[in-house]
Amino acid sequence: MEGFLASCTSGGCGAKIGAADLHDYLQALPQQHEPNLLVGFNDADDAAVYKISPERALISTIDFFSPMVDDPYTFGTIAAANALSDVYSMGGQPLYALNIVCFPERLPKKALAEMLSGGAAKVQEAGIVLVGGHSIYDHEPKYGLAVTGEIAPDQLIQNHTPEAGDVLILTKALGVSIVLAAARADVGDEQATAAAIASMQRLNKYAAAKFNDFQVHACTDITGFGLLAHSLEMAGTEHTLVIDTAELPILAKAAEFAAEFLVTAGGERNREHVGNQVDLTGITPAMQELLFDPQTSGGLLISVAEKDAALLLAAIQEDDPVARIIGVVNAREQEPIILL
Ligand SMILES: Nc1ncnc2c1ncn2[C@@H]1O[C@H](COP(=O)(O)OP(=O)(O)OP(=O)(O)O)[C@@H](O)[C@H]1O
Ligand SMILES: [Mg+2]
Repeated sequence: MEGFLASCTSGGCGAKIGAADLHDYLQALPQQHEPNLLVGFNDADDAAVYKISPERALISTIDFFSPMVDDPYTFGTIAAANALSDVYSMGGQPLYALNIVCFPERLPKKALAEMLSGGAAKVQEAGIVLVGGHSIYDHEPKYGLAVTGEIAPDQLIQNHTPEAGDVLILTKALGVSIVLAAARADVGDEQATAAAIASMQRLNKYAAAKFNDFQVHACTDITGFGLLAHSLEMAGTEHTLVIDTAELPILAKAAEFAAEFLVTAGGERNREHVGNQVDLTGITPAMQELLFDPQTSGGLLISVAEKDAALLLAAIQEDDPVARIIGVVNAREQEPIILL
């Protein structure tokens, strides 16, 4: 059988159209005025939010991509975990999901069945139902979910609403694409690859479930644009994120591989997008690569009130011990992001 991964030119969140290009073509779409649309694509947030009653809003999000691993079942679990993540990052609860399937006619149907089983397992772990989908033949396999969730409008957590004085928590380790690039170049490390896969399969449900008792002001999931570009979105125009690079959770071997320039096209796109918005003086080239590395199904970046930070971190670490406090939020200084 032709390898699942070998049939793909690019996989995972690294294949996302760059943030700058996305912004340009979304600008060209007609402006909409719908009072019930609480979050639309103009907000560049993680999901759309549409109010259906004063107490209830639907969260709607869609994500799919090509494989970044060779095993179809594993790919299915990663694609589904990634698709569900945007609901958790908005503070919501998923309700149901639809499968999005593109599959080459030449590949064995067994691989398709395994991919869908992997996705179904994650949907089940999320505690929701799979209600349908759409399937087409395509040159490269692609898989994902369209997920509908819900939230009370006053509980909504956006990606660009941190408050000065907040503390930043990151719930998963960085370096997923770098570790997988090493594996693909046959210079990888088995344990490191397994840890990267386990991280991508991990639902952000468990970390988000801890938000309830604490003042979480902003949250986003770190995906294709990498930590820096997602942090820029969080900083917006009003805040500066101060990130201590020594505190970042990083996958084993990722820094080593980054130092050997096992970088990805997605990472380079992220570097171009961030450009001179962030001063990288004094940051080692390997750390820079980790900051730009596209994360497939990455962790949550959470901006929480300082008084709650230690307790929230401890609660998240009960299930996700890799989570770390990585910085603080200040009122806007000259730069949107300061790297220590
Ligand atoms: N083709 C498109 N048409 C309209 N809106 C789009 C399109 N592609 C992306 N968007 C919107 O742009 C915003 C940012 O999209 P993006 O996919 O980067 O966010 P995301 O879903 O949080 O990413 P990820 O799933 O990797 O976390 C979202 O509001 C999304 O709905
Ligand atoms: Mg997102």
